[in-house]
This record gives sequence, C-alpha cells and structure tokens, in this order.
Amino acid sequence: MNDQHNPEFKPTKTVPNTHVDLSDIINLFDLEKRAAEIMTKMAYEYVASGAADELTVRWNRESLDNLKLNPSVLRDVSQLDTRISLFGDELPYPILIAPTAFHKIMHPEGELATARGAGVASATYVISSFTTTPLEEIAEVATQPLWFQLYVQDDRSLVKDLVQKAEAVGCRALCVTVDTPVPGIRNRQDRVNFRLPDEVKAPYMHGLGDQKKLLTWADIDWLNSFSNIPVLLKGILNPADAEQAVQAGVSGIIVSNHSGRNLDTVPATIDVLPGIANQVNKRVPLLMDGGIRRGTDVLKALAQGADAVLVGKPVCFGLACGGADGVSKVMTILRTEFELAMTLTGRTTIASIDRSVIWKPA
Ligand SMILES: Cc1cc2nc3c(=O)[nH]c(=O)nc-3n(C[C@H](O)[C@H](O)[C@H](O)COP(=O)(O)O)c2cc1C
Ligand SMILES: CCCCC(=O)C(=O)O
Repeated sequence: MNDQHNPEFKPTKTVPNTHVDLSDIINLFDLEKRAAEIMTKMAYEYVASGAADELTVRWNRESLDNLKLNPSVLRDVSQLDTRISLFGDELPYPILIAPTAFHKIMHPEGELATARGAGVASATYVISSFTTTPLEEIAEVATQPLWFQLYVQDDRSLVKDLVQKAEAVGCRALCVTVDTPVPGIRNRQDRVNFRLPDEVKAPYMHGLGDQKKLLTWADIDWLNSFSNIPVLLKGILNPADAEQAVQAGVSGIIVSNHSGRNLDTVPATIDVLPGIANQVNKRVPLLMDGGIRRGTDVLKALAQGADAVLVGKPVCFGLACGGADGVSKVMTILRTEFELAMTLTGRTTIASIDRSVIWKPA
C-alpha cells in the first residue's frame, strides 16, 4: 500500500520545522510520514497531491509493485559499475532529481539546499522554471551538473531569454515540459487555497495557458532552432508522440505523467515505457519518472527500457525535513538500494539490466 494514501497522514503543524532528526529515516516512505508531520498544510498538500481522484498517482506505484524480479544467481557480483553517460556527462548512478517547483515553501533555503544536497549525493539536479531562487544563485552553489526544465509560457520572448540564461549559468540540458499546456484539476490544492506566500517569489513564472498561445510542435522546432544545449521533451506517454519527438530532432525523451498531477487516469509510466522504448529503439536517451521510491523500482525502469530515472516528491519531502541533508539522504538511500538490487539480481553493469530482469510466468 502506498503510504501516501494512508488516511492517518494529517499534516498538523502550521509552522515548518526545519531541524528534524533524520537518523531514523530508513526509507523514502518514512520521509513522507515525517514530512506530513512537519510541513505546513499548504506545502504538504501541494507536494503530496495528485490530480482529481489520484488514480494515476496510485497506479504509478501499483504497477511498479506488481512487476516481479527474476534474479540470476552465482554470478560474480563483487564489482558493480552503475555509471551512465548522458549528453557528454558521466553520472555515477542513473537517478536524477526531477524538476519540482517552489522549493522555498518546503524549506527556507529552497533550491540552494536542493543544489547542495545534490552535490553531496553526486546527483544531477533539474531546476524547475518555477524555481523560487534565481538561476545564478543556484549555479553558484552547485557542484554537480544542472539541467533546466522549461515551461513555455505565453510571452515567447521571455522564454527565449530564460533558455539563454539557463545556458549562460551552465545548465547542461533543457527539459521542455509538454504535458502541462494548462494545469490539471488539483482538488486538494484548491481545498487549501494553494498560493505562494507573499515572501516567496518565483522570478520566472509569468503565465501558462493563454488559449491563443498553447505549446505545439512548432514551438519545439523553434526551441531547437536556438537552443545550444540538448532539448528533451518531458511528459511523453505514447509511442506515436515519442516518434514525432525523435522526428522533430529532440535529444531525449522523458516518459512522465507528472506524478499523476495533471491528467488523472492516464496509465502508470512503467506500463507505457516498454512500448515507447521499442519505438525509440535507442535513437535518443529515454528517461522515466513517476512513483520511483525503491532501488528495485529503478532497476525495473531500466529493465523496461529507461536509461535513467528521476525522482520528484521524495526529494521535496527530504528537502522539507532536512534541507540539503534531507535531499542527499533521499538520493543516497535510493542509490544504495539500487546497488543492492543489482547485486541481488546478479546484474553488475547498467548494460546488463535488460528485460530478462523482469520475471515472466513460464
Ligand atoms: C511538488 C511538485 C512540483 C512539480 N513541479 C514541476 C515543475 O515545475 N515542472 C515539471 O516539469 N514537473 C514538475 N513536477 C513533476 C516532476 O518533475 C516529476 O515528473 C514527478 O514528480 C515524478 O514523479 P514522483 O514525484 O512520483 O517521483 C512536480 C512534481 C511535484 C511533486
Ligand atoms: C502549474 C504547474 C506548477 C508546477 C508543477 O509542475 C506542479 O505543481 O506539478
């Protein structure tokens, strides 16, 4: 059972407590429980909620849980190599920090803490367009690669300026989010009347969803025409769109349903991944996110065709509970669990993680 559906999770405090003892946080579900106790109700509801009836949120987890593993025994597992290469950078392990908005509502140090935590954990951090800290300041404290997530907002000249700023501060890739022409139905956010506190600003947030200026494939051509860094599309859920993305010349694809926050009842990402992987056939790197909470989930996603995964909510909860320490703890727990899953399934390299890792009935 996914802990986030536990009705006992009632955020009680109204003032964030940022001095939490993390020593008894053993897994990522522990962290969500702790976060529910200490975050403001508004921030907790913002992070934890999904769209409408949250069916997709649940399915992301259920579909991962329902895949069974098929270990191979008696292999030499004394040496593991978890490195991958993406767009010219070597990542020590295939887990990135997904872009999530508004970190200052989760922790007073906001995105600076996230970047520091990413640095400690040797993780690549994808900064959201709706960061509450200017890009230059994040870049100053970052010691690991940064990527930038782009919301194409109504004023296209500001969009171009933002892409150029992201490039100027050293972001290594641009993840264009394509699943949010307008925000989804977010009942839980509406119930708490979600809004940014006056003291928190999102300097690059101007406006999504003017019906006359919705994002289309023509915008992808336009972005590709001037971006000097690889362009990925984030939020692809079917092989036809993946094919069109490759034809449009994108450098990578992120299979994502936005953690079930936008269109409820779309399938779990792990379920659509194999079909998309078949279609893309390694022409561009394929990343995936949605419900990754265990090292075995990372292994399953790689087995089903992803080159790497991203994690969103757990990083927000880690940030809320412990700032940079909480963020690094999330990534380190997941990395350690993933290494153990590789060892126990007898797969010692990323290349050896293929569909044979998933158990199938005889
Ligand atoms: C609190 C929160 C804020 C998010 N903000 C953004 C965002 O600004 N841009 C974006 O492309 N995706 C955003 N996402 C989606 C994440 O990038 C990612 O797709 C998703 O969280 C991954 O699933 P997981 O949270 O189950 O790991 C957000 C997700 C959460 C939970
Ligand atoms: C309207 C989107 C706001 C940021 C976001 O992507 C999210 O909350 O999921």
